[in-house]
Amino acid sequence: MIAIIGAGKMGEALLAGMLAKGHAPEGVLVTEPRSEHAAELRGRYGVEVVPADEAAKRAGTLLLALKPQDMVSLLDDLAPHLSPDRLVISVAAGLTTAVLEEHLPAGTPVVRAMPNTPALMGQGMTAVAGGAHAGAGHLERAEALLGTVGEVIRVGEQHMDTVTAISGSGPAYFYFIAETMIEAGVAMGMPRATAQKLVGQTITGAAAMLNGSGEHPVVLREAVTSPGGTTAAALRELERHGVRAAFTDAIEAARDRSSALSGS
Ligand SMILES: NC(=O)C1=CN([C@@H]2O[C@H](COP(=O)(O)OP(=O)(O)OC[C@H]3O[C@@H](n4cnc5c(N)ncnc54)[C@H](O)[C@@H]3O)[C@@H](O)[C@H]2O)C=CC1
Ligand SMILES: O=C(O)[C@@H]1CCC=N1
Repeated sequence: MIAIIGAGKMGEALLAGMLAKGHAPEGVLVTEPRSEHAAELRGRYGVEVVPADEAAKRAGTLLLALKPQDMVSLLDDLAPHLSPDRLVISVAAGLTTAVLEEHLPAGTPVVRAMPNTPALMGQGMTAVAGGAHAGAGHLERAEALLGTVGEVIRVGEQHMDTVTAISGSGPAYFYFIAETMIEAGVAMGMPRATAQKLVGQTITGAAAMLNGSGEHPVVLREAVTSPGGTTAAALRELERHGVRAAFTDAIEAARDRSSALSGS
């Protein structure tokens, strides 16, 4: 039995993605304190919504998807109901396995995972890192679970704040670019639906080229950039406005915020 504790944006994306990939709703418990949302989850997915202590008693794997700031008090509540035969997977940004372990019974296997919301469409990207008591079998269980909703890679825990800044937050950067491109099209008189279609499929196509061709993005970009053409004119403006530096600073800010959350 798997328990998803906290079915907000990320927890619900994982829940929906898992069920869409064939997980039986009878094998999933959900804990969600917002009662209206809990009722929606029951109706939408047919899962049982139970209090956290009941989820802790009944589930072999607990997937914690609360805000980092709420996590420690939840762990302190759950700890009396847990034992080291359970696997705890946390998707919270910033919280290290060492911090989580401090609030769990001694010896509890903990896997820190960083998924992203495209898990909802089975297109997630998750990185996992094991804590002090997580053996190969625990990591494999976490990978199998999160692998139902997309790709999974294993990283050293020292990279998790960077993962968070790149692929955890990453979808938001692409939505930001998409929104900007759509608005540019609309400003030039294009119907919004047309602009959205052009942008959405262009992102899908560019991602397919990046993942399928094995080429470095610079090579792919050069192939689009005809001498004296439109792309060169656009890229010159992006460089003039410091977009490359802005992205680098943005990703560093996200990484730093992730590492600061550990102390909050
Ligand atoms: N939103 C995203 O794209 C991603 C989020 N995360 C992580 O997922 C976690 C949740 O983030 P979001 O889903 O964005 O936030 P959210 O605010 O949408 O979800 C948090 C959920 O936890 C519930 N909750 C609060 N206290 C609780 C308790 N004591 N017991 C059980 N549930 C409780 C809330 O009612 C809410 O539904 C965070 O730790 C975040 O770092 C990780 C990867 C990506
Ligand atoms: O914004 C956040 O803090 C979370 C973690 C990664 C994506 N969303």
